Amino acid sequence: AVAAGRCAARIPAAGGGRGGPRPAAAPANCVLAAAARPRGGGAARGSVRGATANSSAAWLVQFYSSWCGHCIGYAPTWRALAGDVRDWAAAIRVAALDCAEEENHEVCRAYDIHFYPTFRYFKAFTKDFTTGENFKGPDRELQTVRRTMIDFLQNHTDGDRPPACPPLDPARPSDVLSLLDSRDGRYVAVLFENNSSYVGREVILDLLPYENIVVKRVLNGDKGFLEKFGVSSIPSCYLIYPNGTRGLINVGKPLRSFFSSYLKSLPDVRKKMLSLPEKPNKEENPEIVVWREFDRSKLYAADLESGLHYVLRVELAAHKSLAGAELRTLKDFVTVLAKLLPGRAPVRKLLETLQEWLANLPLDRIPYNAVLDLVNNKMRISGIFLVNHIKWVGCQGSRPEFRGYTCSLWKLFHTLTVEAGTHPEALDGTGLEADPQAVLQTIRRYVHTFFGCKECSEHFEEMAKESMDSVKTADQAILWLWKKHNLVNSRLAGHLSEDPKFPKVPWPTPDLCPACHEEIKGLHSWNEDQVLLFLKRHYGGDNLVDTYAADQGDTGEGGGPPQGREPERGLASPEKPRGDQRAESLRPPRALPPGPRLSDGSQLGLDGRLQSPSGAEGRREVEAAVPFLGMGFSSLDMSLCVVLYVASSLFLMVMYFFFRVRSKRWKVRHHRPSV
Ligand SMILES: Cc1cc2nc3c(=O)[nH]c(=O)nc-3n(C[C@H](O)[C@H](O)[C@H](O)COP(=O)(O)OP(=O)(O)OC[C@H]3O[C@@H](n4cnc5c(N)ncnc54)[C@H](O)[C@@H]3O)c2cc1C
Repeated sequence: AVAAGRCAARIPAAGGGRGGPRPAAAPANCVLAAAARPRGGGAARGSVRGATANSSAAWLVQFYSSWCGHCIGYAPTWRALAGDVRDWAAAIRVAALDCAEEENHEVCRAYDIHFYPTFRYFKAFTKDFTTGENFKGPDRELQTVRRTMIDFLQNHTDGDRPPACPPLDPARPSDVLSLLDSRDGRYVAVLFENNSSYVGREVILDLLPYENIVVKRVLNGDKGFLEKFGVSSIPSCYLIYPNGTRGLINVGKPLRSFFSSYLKSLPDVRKKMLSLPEKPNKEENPEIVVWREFDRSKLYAADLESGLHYVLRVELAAHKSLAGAELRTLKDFVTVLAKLLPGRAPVRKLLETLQEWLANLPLDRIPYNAVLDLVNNKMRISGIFLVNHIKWVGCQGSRPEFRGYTCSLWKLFHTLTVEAGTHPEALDGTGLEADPQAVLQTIRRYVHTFFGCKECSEHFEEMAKESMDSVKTADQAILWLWKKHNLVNSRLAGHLSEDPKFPKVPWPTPDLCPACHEEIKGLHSWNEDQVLLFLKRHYGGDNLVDTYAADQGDTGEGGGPPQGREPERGLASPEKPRGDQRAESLRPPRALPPGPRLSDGSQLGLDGRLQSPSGAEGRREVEAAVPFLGMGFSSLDMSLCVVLYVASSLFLMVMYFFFRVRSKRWKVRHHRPSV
């Protein structure tokens, strides 16, 4: 972090989140303390809002993700930009927010961030909530971004322009001539340049925090005017000293940095004291990363579940509502997951419930909150559960910005293709059973539609277009994904996002699968039959271990161990292979005991609301229906029922005794012998 007073800021995370991807790749270089350090996801939104709302400076915010290789690759450029424009802070500031941090999920959702990195501009003095203006430049090179920052500043109206930002438009020749005679004790620098040049504006902004100097720019339209100042080439800088002497300055090269540094080093030109936010105490957000020992030859349920959590609660949740192709993609992806993903029974039951619900949805648009309610098990259906935080094991990186989500996504995808190859009957009745490409095509559509790394999805789509059609069997699908993953590995070898502890090499490495590797005439070649066998073993349910997953689910909404969860599953010993458990929990889903259905009432409550009206009104009703899902009985409700039950029993007993005593007295009174 860089000292306060610089203009780049990392929007603070809300509270000290643990376990999620961490922002060590934070491309920005200082922490903004102006925004209160919030607690809870909602407050994180407050931090972006708090920073940008009614701010006297404009903002450029990069919403990035610490698992996104392109963001990691871009981090040095962003850091350089932050340093390069730090003197512009009073007019425009740069900041970054890591959407992979759990505590920022909600804010990124509120700001409608679907892909990383996303750049948004926020004008100064914005009052109402705004998601900002997108910057989708043709390139994101430092110079391009710097220039768009200037364009953005010039887009302000006079009324909302940052007060510290001097006029960036060119001065009129008459105004410049009048400057020649002014004596206000300051230097006046006049930059002559052409219409398309940004040098003048950059120098004006560079000198923003300096006192005793004013910088103006003027265009080279009138030749006679230029001659008056002796300007023979542009850009040139004419300097009027406080004592009235003046002339063109001689800098080594007519570049922004030369002009700026010359002017900053003039006698009596000093930096003003800027009251920018204090640097917060590092102790406030300690990042404790605990390394979990793991075996590279195993597949960890914790990785698959954490990846699934991210898919369902973060990546998909970036879409407020889903319709058309997006909704179809979600339905097919959930179907494939529900039918094929091995793992702990509560997770599979959750997926089955979700799949069933989505399959029966009559609407062509749904608010994603409805899906979230089910994923979070707001209805308290017994036996369904998905961990609501991230815990990487086989996908841990040696530094927090490495690996994580994308690693788990690959593992999920490979597991799905392998399971489709080894349990083809699992897809029976879904409409996907007859097509050997079905799982691959579903993965392709997920990546294309929802994967937050846009560049990754474009590369993947290119590979799919090129050869996915050649896949004719389920085994070929397994091998297709393996080959393409290796292509990605070789493309990324040596990239900034490569974890040195997990180098990108052709996989499986000889130590994992010696039989997969051969040499033909001295050249390495793959034995694809062996590779296929290896993949089926490696990504098969028998290789899935619960280590580190066993303690998941002890916190949060819908996170408590579900009532129907088998105790032996939760207590699985470390590294215990799932072979025997699979016999029960990993058998093809069709053979499972009927999954927990939404109780008829709640099914009706949900579907009934989603069925009836259509169009905007229908959607409104659906939105309104969402809280209904949260009306499951909580433990408080249950306690109240018990208290009422006991109270009414007591009341009945009291009434009973009261009338008994009365009737006895009555009998005694009427049978008393008269004297
Ligand atoms: C669909 C997709 C496309 C991507 N495209 C890009 C991109 O264009 N640019 C970019 O920067 N990043 C991209 N990524 C991310 C990148 O591939 C890695 O996921 C990331 O760099 C983390 O790497 P990792 O070391 O965890 O290993 P990963 O490549 O994520 O692999 C995860 C695990 O899978 C196993 N594995 C490795 N290779 C194979 C294989 N060939 N077959 C089966 N299993 C294997 C290993 O156990 C490995 O640890 C993409 C990710 C996905 C899911």
